Amino acid sequence: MRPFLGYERALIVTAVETERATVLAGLGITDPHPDDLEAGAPVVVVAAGVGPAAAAAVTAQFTTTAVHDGRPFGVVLSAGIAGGFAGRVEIGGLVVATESIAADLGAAGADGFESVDDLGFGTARHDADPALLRTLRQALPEAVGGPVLTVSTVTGTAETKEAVQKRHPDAVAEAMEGFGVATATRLWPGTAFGEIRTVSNAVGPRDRAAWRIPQALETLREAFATLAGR
Ligand SMILES: O=C(O)c1cccc(C(=O)CC[C@H]2O[C@@H](n3cnc4c(=O)[nH]cnc43)[C@H](O)[C@@H]2O)c1
Repeated sequence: MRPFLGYERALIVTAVETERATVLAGLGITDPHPDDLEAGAPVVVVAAGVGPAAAAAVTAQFTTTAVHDGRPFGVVLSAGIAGGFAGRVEIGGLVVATESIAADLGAAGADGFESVDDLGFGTARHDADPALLRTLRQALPEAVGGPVLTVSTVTGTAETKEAVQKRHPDAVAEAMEGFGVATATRLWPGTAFGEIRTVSNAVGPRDRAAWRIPQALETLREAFATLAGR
């Protein structure tokens, strides 16, 4: 395989195995091995589990192993399905994150929600690497660009959606892993981080019958096929 997006080595972190298999299919990798990481494969795709903690733990494990093996990743991507904010992105649409924001990392009280930035305890935001972002936007012109939220609890009512959108009016989508992947990637300065999402449902009141997971997975497969130049 040629360098992926111009990087000699890439790590792609999904939440679940279905997303991993979809990304691999898009990339045209038909025979991934369990030891791809140790073997120094140019592109490693891992299903880390759902949520920012699992995403951060596995990303830290993989990036650290790669550095210690002398074959660091040049780029780490968080990829998978997401909820889209209506009016910003369609169901089945593609999103490239300009930043990944931990939307529920902070403190809630009588005066409302304060992020860790407000509290002075660090940051709840990680920008996508600017050069990587340019490459992704150029390769995927159909993608909607904007902040992607990372939540530990899926936003499931009209009220919570309104509250989240009030705090993050520019957000285009929400998922559960991007900020965790970004946090771990930042352990290794010089490694580019980005997040790519495809929309399976609208953020808001829970309606499982309205999920379009196959459609979102097909968009994910197509996006990675394009990125691999296939
Ligand atoms: O039970 C529900 O109502 C519900 C609604 C949306 C998603 C879920 C999941 O358990 C999927 C979590 C999984 O997929 C990503 N994802 C997809 N849609 C969303 C969303 O609207 N908000 C947050 N995460 C979403 C997420 O990254 C996880 O990997 C359940």
